[in-house]
Amino acid sequence: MTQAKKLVLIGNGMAGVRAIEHLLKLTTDAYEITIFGSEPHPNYNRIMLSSVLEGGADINEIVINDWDWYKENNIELHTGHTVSRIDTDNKKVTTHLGLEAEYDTLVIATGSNPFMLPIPGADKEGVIGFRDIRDCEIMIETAKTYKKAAVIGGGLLGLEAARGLLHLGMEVDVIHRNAFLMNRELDEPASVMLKRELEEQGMKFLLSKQTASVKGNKRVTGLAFSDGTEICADLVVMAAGIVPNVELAQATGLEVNRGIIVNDYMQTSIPDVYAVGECAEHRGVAYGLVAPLYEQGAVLAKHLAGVDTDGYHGSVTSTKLKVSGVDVFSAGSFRDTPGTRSMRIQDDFAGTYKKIVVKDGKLIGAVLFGDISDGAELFSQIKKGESIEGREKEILLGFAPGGGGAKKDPTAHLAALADDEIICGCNGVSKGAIGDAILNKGCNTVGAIKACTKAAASCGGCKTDVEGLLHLYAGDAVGEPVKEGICGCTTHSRDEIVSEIKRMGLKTIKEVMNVLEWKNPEGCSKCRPSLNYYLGMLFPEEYVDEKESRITNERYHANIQKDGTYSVVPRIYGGVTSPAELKRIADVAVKYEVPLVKFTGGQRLDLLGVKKEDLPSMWEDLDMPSGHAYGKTLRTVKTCVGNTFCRFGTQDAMGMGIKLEKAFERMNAPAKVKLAVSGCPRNCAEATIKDVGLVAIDGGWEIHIAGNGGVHVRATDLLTVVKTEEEVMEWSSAFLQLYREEATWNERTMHWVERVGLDYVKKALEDHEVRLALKDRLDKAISLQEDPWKKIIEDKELRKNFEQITAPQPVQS
Ligand SMILES: Cc1cc2nc3c(=O)[nH]c(=O)nc-3n(C[C@H](O)[C@H](O)[C@H](O)COP(=O)(O)OP(=O)(O)OC[C@H]3O[C@@H](n4cnc5c(N)ncnc54)[C@H](O)[C@@H]3O)c2cc1C
Ligand SMILES: NC(=O)c1ccc[n+]([C@@H]2O[C@H](COP(=O)([O-])OP(=O)(O)OC[C@H]3O[C@@H](n4cnc5c(N)ncnc54)[C@H](O)[C@@H]3O)[C@@H](O)[C@H]2O)c1
Ligand code: SF4
Ligand code: FES
Repeated sequence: MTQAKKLVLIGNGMAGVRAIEHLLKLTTDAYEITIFGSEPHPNYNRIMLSSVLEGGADINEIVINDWDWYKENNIELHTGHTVSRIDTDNKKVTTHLGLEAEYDTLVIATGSNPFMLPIPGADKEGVIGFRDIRDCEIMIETAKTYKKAAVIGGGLLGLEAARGLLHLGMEVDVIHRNAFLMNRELDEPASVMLKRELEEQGMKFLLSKQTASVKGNKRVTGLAFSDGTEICADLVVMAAGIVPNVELAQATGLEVNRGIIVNDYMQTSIPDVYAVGECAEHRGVAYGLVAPLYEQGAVLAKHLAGVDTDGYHGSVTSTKLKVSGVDVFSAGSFRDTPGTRSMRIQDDFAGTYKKIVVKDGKLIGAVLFGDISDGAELFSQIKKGESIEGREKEILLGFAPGGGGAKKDPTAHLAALADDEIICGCNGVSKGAIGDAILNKGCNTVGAIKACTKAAASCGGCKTDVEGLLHLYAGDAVGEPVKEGICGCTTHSRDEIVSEIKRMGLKTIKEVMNVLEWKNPEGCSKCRPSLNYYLGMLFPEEYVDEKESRITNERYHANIQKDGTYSVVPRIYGGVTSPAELKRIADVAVKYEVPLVKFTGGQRLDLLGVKKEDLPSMWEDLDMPSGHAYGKTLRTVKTCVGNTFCRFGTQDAMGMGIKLEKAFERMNAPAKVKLAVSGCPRNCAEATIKDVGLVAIDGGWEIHIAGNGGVHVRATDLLTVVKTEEEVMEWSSAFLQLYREEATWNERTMHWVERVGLDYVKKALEDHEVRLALKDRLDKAISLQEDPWKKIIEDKELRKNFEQITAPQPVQS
């Protein structure tokens, strides 16, 4: 038996560890592997940092290989160790903490560093890059106390950082040197459309601006530009490009240009030393996207395992901006240069744009905005490099949204792809591999395909195509329903989980996770609160709410604000109060030195800036029920004065609103629920943008449902028209209980109704007996709920604990 060779990997990041994963698939005993990583974390998905910032993922969810993976594969991992010296004569590496390791084979995968502009003041506190978990944490922390952020660089990274900071509640200026955003990936029309879209999301842009210096004393207070103008900023994120991390290689004497120079087998200029990832330069190119780096990793693994390989020949790349609500795709060479011809369609009404670029009869580049569903096919065509002569128009129009030959079957283009076509660029997963997972390995959800092949597990850009393949293979051939796991911890859908809980009578979160074989036994911030909700909804009498599985605001029964203080909103039924109640609120505000008292959009009084330790005493002094302004519960019932005072009013809007609010207060729901009651069709209470909105008419009430006044405004659908207040209570209760029982956790009524269809809801509620049964179940569930403020005031232990808690561990809502 030959002895295993010692392989040392420097850099515990995406490219290096991916190469090791490949290697382990080819051979498990050829190497003894040691990995050094500067960061204190196991291997994680850097791409997903943008989603973490935008609130779409939790830090724990982005780990690719957890601590156990290293153990299971006999890999010695040293996190928090930066290799500071490579001795190629004695084949040994040394870390900054003095740890040494010998190697037979060395792989350098040190990635890149953010390019920090070398301008005066760039070293001030509050000036950061956006590269790792630490940067992400700093942004999240900063947003709690500071308001204004500036992002330098309007490329992919800058825009994703800016979107994340907006999500964290900061005002964001993006400073871009060029006149057009994403100038490296987009042409001018697409860039203009992108800017318009992002401005609507709240981003501000300063284009064609050169930053001259960072202002402030110890901490940044602003930026000064070369044209003499200035802006204020409490946080500056530099996203002006990256620089391959080659210092160590340079000091070792390796041949280095922009990156560490490697050949087609990722070999550097010194024997037995390899480089892979962003730190490597192959044929003059140092890549900054994972797809090519994973291709490099696969070649390196084969070479190290002694498996035949053609080597790495370079990559054509494609990119997709990961900003929710904005679809942008770009691939290949999209600029008009001598020798190229291009075609484009722009539809300003639909907000879509498509450009294709052709050279020597071949498709060499494409840009898509607004509808990127053709991205995979265009990219595949670019990579194939076949002639498209005579088919240019077909390619431009054939898949264009609403274009001449509009796509008829969304899976047709996938069916036409060869098996070795790559569907998931990030993870190098081919159509054939996904087909195999669906047809031969029983994967019938996107979640299962993700777990089995890694397709769609990184940027998510290929998810539509993965879903398409699922329809293509499973939809027709196997006939399995297309469902997705509720989070990365499970492949079970919401409906499967709920029906298994019912069928097997599972009574705790732990039980559900064990029985349904959760991959992560602790669960995550998505599944824990949702299981807590489902169990509470199904077994209102027996289930004991798991406080630790609730989102932060629900654990503290107050809304945590960006500066770490809380807001207190007492319940004011129907928005109708009295001088005595107002006086009490005012006295409490004075006693606890509340810095701001504000009327909310739902006609409530919000006491803002309250210290956590003051909360229980304030609630006690207020002696009013919680307004539940923080939870996935009934929030408010907004009312107009109705016929009590208004000459147009036909019904008692205030009385009806108060009745509804008293009936539904403390109602837990999949998401927050807002109601409104207007006394006549003039609709002063804006009832038609609420989850349930009542509009009085002559002799009765219109009951409207599934409206929303938030980011995505949606007018309600008319559910029914009734005559009496009793009927209003019956229909509203039945609708809300149906929603409670059938919606997915975190799904607002508008999304639920859009998903299941208005006709379904109407049909489900048409029977009087069914409505009464639903109403009974809702009344029962609500009757078991106590007022949370009262409970804490009355329970000494709870109160003590509450006051002792120092640092909440937030679970994202
Ligand atoms: C926020 C963000 C979003 C992104 N989104 C996308 C996207 O959507 N699509 C896409 O294709 N790409 C995206 N990228 C780029 C992608 O993440 C990188 O291309 C990829 O991570 C590079 O992998 P790597 O292994 O070369 O480097 P890294 O993942 O950076 O890994 C290098 C590791 O080596 C460690 N290290 C460095 N020097 C040493 C040393 N001397 N000793 C020990 N350890 C060391 C570093 O700390 C780091 O952990 C994104 C990048 C960021 C920052
Ligand atoms: N969705 C994705 O695929 C994605 C997301 C994030 C990051 N990334 C990758 O991460 C890497 C880093 O991203 P990036 O956006 O920083 O790099 P980049 O080089 O793609 O873009 C940097 C941008 O900053 C601008 N810029 C440069 N100097 C400037 C200055 N002084 N003032 C203002 N603007 C300036 C440039 O014009 C350029 O458009 C890239 O390789 C990128 O591809 C990819
Ligand atoms: S909705 Fe009608 S009843 Fe209510 S305040 Fe407006 S006009 Fe008056
Ligand atoms: S292309 Fe990024 S996850 Fe598939």
